[in-house]
Amino acid sequence: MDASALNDPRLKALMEEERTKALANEFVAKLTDVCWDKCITGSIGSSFSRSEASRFQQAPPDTNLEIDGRLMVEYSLRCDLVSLLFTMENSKVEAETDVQPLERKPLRSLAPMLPTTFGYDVETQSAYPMLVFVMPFRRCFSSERRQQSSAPMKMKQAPVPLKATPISMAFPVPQHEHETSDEDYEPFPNQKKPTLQKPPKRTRQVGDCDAGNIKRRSIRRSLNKDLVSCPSTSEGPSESVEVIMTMFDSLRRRILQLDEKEDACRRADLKAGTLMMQNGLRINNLKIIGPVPGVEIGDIFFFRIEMCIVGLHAPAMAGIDYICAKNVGKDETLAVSIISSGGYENDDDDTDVLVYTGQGGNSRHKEKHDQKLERGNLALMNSMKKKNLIRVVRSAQDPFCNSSKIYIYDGLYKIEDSWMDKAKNGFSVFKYKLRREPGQPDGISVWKMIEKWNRIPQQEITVSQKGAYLNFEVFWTGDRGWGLRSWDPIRAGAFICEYAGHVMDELHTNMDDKEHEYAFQASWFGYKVLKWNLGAELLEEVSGNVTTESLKKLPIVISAKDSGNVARFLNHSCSPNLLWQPVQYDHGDDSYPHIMFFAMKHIPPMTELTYDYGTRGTPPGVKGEFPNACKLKPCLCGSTNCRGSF
Ligand SMILES: C[S@@+](CC[C@H](N)C(=O)[O-])C[C@H]1O[C@@H](n2cnc3c(N)ncnc32)[C@H](O)[C@@H]1O
Repeated sequence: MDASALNDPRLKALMEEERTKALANEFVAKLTDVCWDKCITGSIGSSFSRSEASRFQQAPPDTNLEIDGRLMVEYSLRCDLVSLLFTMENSKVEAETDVQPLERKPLRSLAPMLPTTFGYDVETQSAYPMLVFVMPFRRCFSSERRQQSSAPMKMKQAPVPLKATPISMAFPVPQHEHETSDEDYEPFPNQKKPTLQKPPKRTRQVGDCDAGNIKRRSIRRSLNKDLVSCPSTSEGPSESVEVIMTMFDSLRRRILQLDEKEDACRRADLKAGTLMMQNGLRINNLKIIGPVPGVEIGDIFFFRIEMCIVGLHAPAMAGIDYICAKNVGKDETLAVSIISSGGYENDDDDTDVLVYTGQGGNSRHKEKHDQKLERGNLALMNSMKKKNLIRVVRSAQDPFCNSSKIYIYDGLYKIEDSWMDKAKNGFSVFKYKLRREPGQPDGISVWKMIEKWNRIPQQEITVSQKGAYLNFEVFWTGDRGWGLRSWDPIRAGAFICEYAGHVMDELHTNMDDKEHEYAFQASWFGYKVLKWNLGAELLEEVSGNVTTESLKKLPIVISAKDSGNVARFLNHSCSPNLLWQPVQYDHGDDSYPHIMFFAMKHIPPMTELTYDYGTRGTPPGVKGEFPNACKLKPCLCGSTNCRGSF
């Protein structure tokens, strides 16, 4: 480049602007790092504008900052330890046009500041975060990526939790291989299947793990039939889906824990699903054309068997679900749903159109051949002629595990064309072009957006036992102020975050309104939490459930008014997707548990994260006045079973 070009005022201005933005982003990332977990403020793609950036750049430490007079950040710097105290007015920071996304970094989360008598030093908490003995869901990287990472995974050895459910057991890295087509999907991997070629006998290698070579036992489990019942239709379709999915997940988690303990063979999802199917614990089991009651567009499933249980897609293996003519006394076989499992999918950006390949011919276990106009293929052809609606489930890569998929219900489609095509292996296959029925929400575009965002190279997240692994966003909800959501899909049971703040005694009665607004009160669990933990009892184990009586022993109040983490932005909902659990670690005093949030159900990306605040009055079953009961507030959660106040 010509050296004189460097003096060009336009280039200078541009460089200055870039420098300002970079500095601002670095500064905000630093604050975010320490104080807001992996929290990204604003809406997608937004960051801080140039004018905001220069204010950040110029502001000296120990000062108050205002962004457009609405967002106020108060901070102080002590050596390299940054502590942030912030208040946010409930108004929107509007996204501006000249924006640039914030850099993402692996971040720590904050813990509650417990009274120092319990040995917790508030001053040091940022520098040496204490360990939570609840293992969050681990990101699972391909071996290739693991090798690329120069830094070894550092996982500190943690003592066994005293009270906490060992959540780590709930999310092992899935054992099954990458699903390439529906017919390759193996719901029962232990079942012997004919193979074309016997794989060569593998000789033992140095470094082979002994555990991997042990043939695991298959343990038969049974359900306590007195305790289980299918949700009744009076509960409403969404409630029924929630109840049955909660039952599945509580069983799956419990079976997984038992299998780990007893070194039994895995696939707890299939074991839980099979147990439920055998006991008639499934809903919407009559095949219907059109929507399935209680299943919404955008709902996600981490296990295919879940779609059988809720009646969205009955076959555990096949990609096409259809009503067989001979079973219903009609003259035609008709399709009801398809699962597009990635390998078959069109790759363009038009989310309204799907090109789907028919079934058959490509099984791993049989000789390959041309597809035939029978079963699912015939059903799709008939549905096209009749212009019938077909439910479409699409799959996406699980961002936390390279070898797993997530299934997203994407609404109703119609087939508008079909033809024969040649597959890569040279055999003929059926192709169907489906188009989304107009007037429905699009369940998949948010995934496309997130997929692109996930392609941005990220630093591998050495997940500390306490660190946040989700990409949180604080966003403006409108009528309920700021709220919290995640850019990542969340699996039921996953650890979300801890409620950080100042721990107060229950007898601390001088809370002002602002303090109440950001106070977590462990007053009651709600019956949903009891159901969430029901797995042990369902499996004929001794009851170990929490009762409302034990709540009296939880006098904990955590105030996040002056300092806290992302949990302070969790709004209330009468139909929440999170629940909290008291988890004990570090000081051995039952009365001061840490409050951890877990996902109560699978949560699609960009869905607001909420929990049930309770009535904030006297919890059910507890007699007398509750010291910190505050005035009820009108609830704007908008759920169908909203109680009206919280
Ligand atoms: C812990 S804060 C949650 C974050 C808060 N929205 C904000 O902007 O900082 C609790 C406050 O949020 C508001 N809020 C939360 N859930 C609500 C709901 N379902 N309906 C109405 N307001 C709600 C109430 O003002 C409540 O006191």
